[in-house]
Amino acid sequence: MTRLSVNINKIATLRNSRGGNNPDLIQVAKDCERFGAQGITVHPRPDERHIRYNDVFELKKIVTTEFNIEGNCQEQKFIDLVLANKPEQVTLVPDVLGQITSNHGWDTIINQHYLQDMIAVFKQAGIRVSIFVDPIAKMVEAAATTGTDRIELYTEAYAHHYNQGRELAIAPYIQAAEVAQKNGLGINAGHDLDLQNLKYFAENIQGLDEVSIGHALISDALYYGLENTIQMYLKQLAIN
Ligand SMILES: CC(=O)[C@@H](O)[C@H](O)COP(=O)(O)O
Ligand SMILES: NCC(=O)COP(=O)(O)O
Repeated sequence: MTRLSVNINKIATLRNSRGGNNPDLIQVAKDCERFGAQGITVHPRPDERHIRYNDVFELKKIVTTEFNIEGNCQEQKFIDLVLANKPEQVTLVPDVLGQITSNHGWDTIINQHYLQDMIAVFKQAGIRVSIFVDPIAKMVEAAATTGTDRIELYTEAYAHHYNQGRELAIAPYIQAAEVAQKNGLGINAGHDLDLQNLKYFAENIQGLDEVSIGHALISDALYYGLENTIQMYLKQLAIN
């Protein structure tokens, strides 16, 4: 069964826009779990545009499902934050400063030794590690040499091309997932997944452990309400 981890970055975006504590990020995280979310994901960025580093410490106290912290391990502050909070999972994303959002996976060939060292640090702390990768077979193959527990397939290209032809859009992801399974890697996925494209993705990717969804889910909640929206996303995943 594929788990749904709700990314609450955009709740923090709304909260920060007025400088107060409305919406209350901690209460929203509790409610997401009460509504059925099987994980909470956050992506603290160096400019703290949405999730603040202090939010992570407060969330750690209340998340009862799985806590997934995403971010760039090339920032020492991120490494320290993760080790201090020991989430169930850390997802390493190769962002560069100033990106509007995450837009590429690791080059696991060039960064093999760096990733081996970084992943060892988090695994030593008892934290499951996932690394963000593009759906490229050789990158997934090389990911297996880094010691990572899982990969997270970057699904923006799938989402972008879904409406032009979903069979073509998903093909590289099916191949990447097959390589991951062959190499004993767990499979996560995320970025731009939504109510229209999620079901097809989940029913075609064998061994999909988790999807982390934020932007579209929070946007949908403006129309359908948060509880109803989480239930709608869970229904899309109920196929396997
Ligand atoms: C890694 C990834 O694709 C997303 O999880 C990312 O966290 C989205 O970040 P923003 O919410 O800042 O766009
Ligand atoms: N890892 C993907 C994630 O957490 C949320 O991405 P998005 O749904 O906000 O695009």
